Amino acid sequence: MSENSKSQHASTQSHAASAIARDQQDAIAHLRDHYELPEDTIYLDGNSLGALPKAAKKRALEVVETQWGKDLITSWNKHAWIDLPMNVGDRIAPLIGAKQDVKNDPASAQVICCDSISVNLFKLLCAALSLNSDDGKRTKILSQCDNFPTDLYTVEGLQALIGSGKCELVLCEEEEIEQKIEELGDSLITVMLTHVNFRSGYIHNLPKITELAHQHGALVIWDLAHSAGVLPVNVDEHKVDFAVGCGYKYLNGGPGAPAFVYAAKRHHAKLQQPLSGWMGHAKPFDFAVEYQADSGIKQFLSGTPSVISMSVLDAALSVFDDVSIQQVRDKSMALTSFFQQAVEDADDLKGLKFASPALPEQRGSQLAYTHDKAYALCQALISKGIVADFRAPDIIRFGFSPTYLSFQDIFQSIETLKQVMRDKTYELPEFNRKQAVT
Ligand SMILES: Cc1ncc(COP(=O)(O)O)c(C=O)c1O
Ligand SMILES: Nc1c(O)cccc1C(=O)C[C@H](N)C(=O)O
Repeated sequence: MSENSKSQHASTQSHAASAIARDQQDAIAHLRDHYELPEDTIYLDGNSLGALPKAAKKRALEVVETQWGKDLITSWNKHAWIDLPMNVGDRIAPLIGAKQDVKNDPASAQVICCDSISVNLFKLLCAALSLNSDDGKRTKILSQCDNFPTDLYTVEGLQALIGSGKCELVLCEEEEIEQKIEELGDSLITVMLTHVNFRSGYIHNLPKITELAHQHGALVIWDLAHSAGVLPVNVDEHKVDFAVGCGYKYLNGGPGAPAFVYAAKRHHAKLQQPLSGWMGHAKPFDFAVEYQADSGIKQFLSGTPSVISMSVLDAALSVFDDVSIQQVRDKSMALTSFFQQAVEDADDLKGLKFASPALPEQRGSQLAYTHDKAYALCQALISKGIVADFRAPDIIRFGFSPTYLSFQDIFQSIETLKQVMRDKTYELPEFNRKQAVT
């Protein structure tokens, strides 16, 4: 064995031992038992679609077979379907640091579960506009160039309705946001940002940006798609105005699970959202001809909630019942660091270029690497049971869901990755045929 092979072997042995030791010390390792995970698969894509909690599967069966199948329409009351948006919002609230107590004080609610992020962002943008255009003096919405596209499309849609003169979209690099807020000052209606970048995992300084925006009289809208359920956000503490987040990523609500909206209580009395529908009415079952918005967070509802999906999300959230979000964050940072170090130490992985912030504190629960065959590499890995994802043009992205991944999973993934890179499995034609969803 050459000196180099010996040192690589020693490094692998050391990572293997470290993975075992870390799993033994992992304070939230037991959460994995909440999930039904496929055998022979290591799932590094929970940042796109979370895995299946056992409680979610059980609830899906119960909702369909018993609640819908047997109790039919009586379930709106009998199984509290009508309260799902508020009750699910109430379970999400502590995960993002929103104080409320729906049971004892419904008016305290600031988080509600409904629709998709895209739809909710549209409502929030209009609400921000209605609150803060300052009689037409404020016209700008600031966002990052590398935002998730739907967030930017939402502004485009609004511009098509009311004219871009009333809501001009200004984009800048993530590192330039603070400077740009200073520059745009009192022309800003709102700063609308995704907290954790969907590709690189870059985390914006939410407390600082929120405070700075407020100093200039602007509101903030945070997209917490890649934050909720995996890192503390503390929306109340930092005086965030509005936020949206995703039910199907780290909250594990299943494909197409409904999203959520946070609107700080202090704004409820004055705001207006445009998708007025009967569920957002102050008294929906009066069936009045004229719309009168609910005075609280319920005004963000439009139509009937997707009961099956929302019930599944409700049950999925039980995973977080006995764990603090800080414990989840601590493990998340340890997982990304372990993966990053193992890649750095492996000669076989020199072809991967690191494309995320260097320090775990500066990034979310994912790591991005560039490779000119990133798509095929990702497909080759999937064929060997390691599920990551590809983001155009050349990124392979690994997501680390702390509630179901172990350090030994990470070690195993790295070993498979080394093998695929060594053997150039990604050159095979079957891994180079693009699919519709990547
Ligand atoms: C940051 C971000 N925002 C929004 C979305 C889309 O949300 P929705 O499909 O709920 O509209 C995604 C991913 O799908 C995302 O990553
Ligand atoms: N929502 C998705 C879907 O319906 C199909 C495929 C992927 C997704 C995603 O969630 C993408 C995701 N937001 C991302 O960060 O890339």
